[in-house]
Amino acid sequence: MAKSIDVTDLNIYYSDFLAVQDVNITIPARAVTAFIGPSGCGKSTFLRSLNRMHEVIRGAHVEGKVLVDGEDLYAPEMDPVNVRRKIGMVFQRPNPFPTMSISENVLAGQRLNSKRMKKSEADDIVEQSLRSAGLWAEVKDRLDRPGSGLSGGQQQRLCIARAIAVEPEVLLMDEPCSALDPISTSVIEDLIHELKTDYTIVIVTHNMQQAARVSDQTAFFNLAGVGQPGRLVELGPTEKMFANPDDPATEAYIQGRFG
Ligand SMILES: Nc1ncnc2c1ncn2[C@@H]1O[C@H](COP(=O)(O)OP(=O)(O)OP(=O)(O)O)[C@@H](O)[C@H]1O
Repeated sequence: MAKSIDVTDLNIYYSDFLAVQDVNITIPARAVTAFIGPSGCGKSTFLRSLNRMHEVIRGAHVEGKVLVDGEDLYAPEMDPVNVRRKIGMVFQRPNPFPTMSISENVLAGQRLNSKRMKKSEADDIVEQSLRSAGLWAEVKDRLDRPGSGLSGGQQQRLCIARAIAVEPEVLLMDEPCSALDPISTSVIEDLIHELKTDYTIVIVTHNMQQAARVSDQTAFFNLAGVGQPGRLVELGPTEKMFANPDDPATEAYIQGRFG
């Protein structure tokens, strides 16, 4: 189910503004890859190019190749809606649909795909997804209550359950803990650790300790200068990136000397 991603010579634009330049990276399956770097260097932009969310913005486009297990995401015959189903995303702020119940939230992706299913099948998906997201025990007696009634950390796990209910191949997470308290953050980090046995996970984080704790490889992005596009400076095993990076800018950023 989990798939690897190969990015070649990727340039990412907002109209004619080149936001991210010349990214080459391989993201392995069943591992966590962290994107770190100072504000504005294009981490979120690059993340959104990995499931064709970027082009939702008017004028936004990419050049280059993104292959998922060898399949070109930007090939003309690719349906972007289908791409986004296979490559799920969890955002910074938990965003359950406020008028939907907990179980309806989990099933929202299936309903969007207008998939018809029996009640028993739907119940199984709800239970399985909530179990995988580590939320089942806390919500099993109130599945019909609104998702918005949960705590922030529970809402984020509900969003993770919603993302995995459609059995994606990749899970993209854009600062998934930045709105959460330390305990909820630690629960989500444990969950990321468990999910990587089944999924390819990419996480954008400003939290260096978090990158060090959850990821197997780390990619450091930076701007060459003001008004310049973001670039991938260095990619390596997380332990090496934190202990002994090759690039002085990586070391300076990790040590908190800028950004
Ligand atoms: N919708 C948009 N339209 C035009 N430019 C944008 C848009 N979103 C982002 N940008 C620009 O693209 C560049 C990269 O932004 P992006 O948000 O990807 O960086 P980031 O590294 O994720 O930053 P942060 O860590 O602050 O979230 C920045 O110069 C930003 O101003």
